[in-house]
Amino acid sequence: MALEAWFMDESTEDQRLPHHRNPKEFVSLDHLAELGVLYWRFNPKDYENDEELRKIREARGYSYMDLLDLCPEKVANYDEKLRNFYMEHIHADEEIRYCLEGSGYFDVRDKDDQWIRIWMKPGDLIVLPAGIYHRFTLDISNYIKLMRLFVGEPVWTAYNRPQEDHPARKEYIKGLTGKVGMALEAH
Ligand SMILES: CSCCC(=O)C(=O)O
Ligand SMILES: [Fe+2]
Repeated sequence: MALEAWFMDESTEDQRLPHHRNPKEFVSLDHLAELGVLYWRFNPKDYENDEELRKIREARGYSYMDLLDLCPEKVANYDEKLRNFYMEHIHADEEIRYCLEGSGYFDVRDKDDQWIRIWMKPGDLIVLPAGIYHRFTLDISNYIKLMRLFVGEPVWTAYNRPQEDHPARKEYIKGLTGKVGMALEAH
């Protein structure tokens, strides 16, 4: 099964539910790539010795790595952290997450400001570009174990929306319009 992503409905029901539209509107990897979201699938059981993962880390300079086991016993201020993860925000750097166990939703805004929900399962690695509005929630399984990667010393600072004047946001928007321009020229 490939990565599943879809446009969300507008309902204010439990954030851990799938929130599909009716009828369902799935989103392709190509669409995600247009937003600058990258995706790989690896063997989550082999993360310590995975040659493919090593190559990506080397090529993209992901020198830093740690594991985040999202359960109340292992995470200080668990409830507050989850609340903050679900506040729409950006970072000055890429957000790189690799799901090793469990599952959860990364929501990203598309060009028209619609929410796209990305369902992360074991083996899925995504890169969210600097400056993209996003948020995270557990799903109804209530558990995920993630690898976090970073270029150099990690900075996890989240800047909550609105951030239209943040340099990373401006760069991101510039890159998006550049891509649209290229797509138009190709026709
Ligand atoms: C649980 S990792 C994803 C949450 C997030 O967006 C972040 O850490 O910045
Ligand atoms: Fe984030």
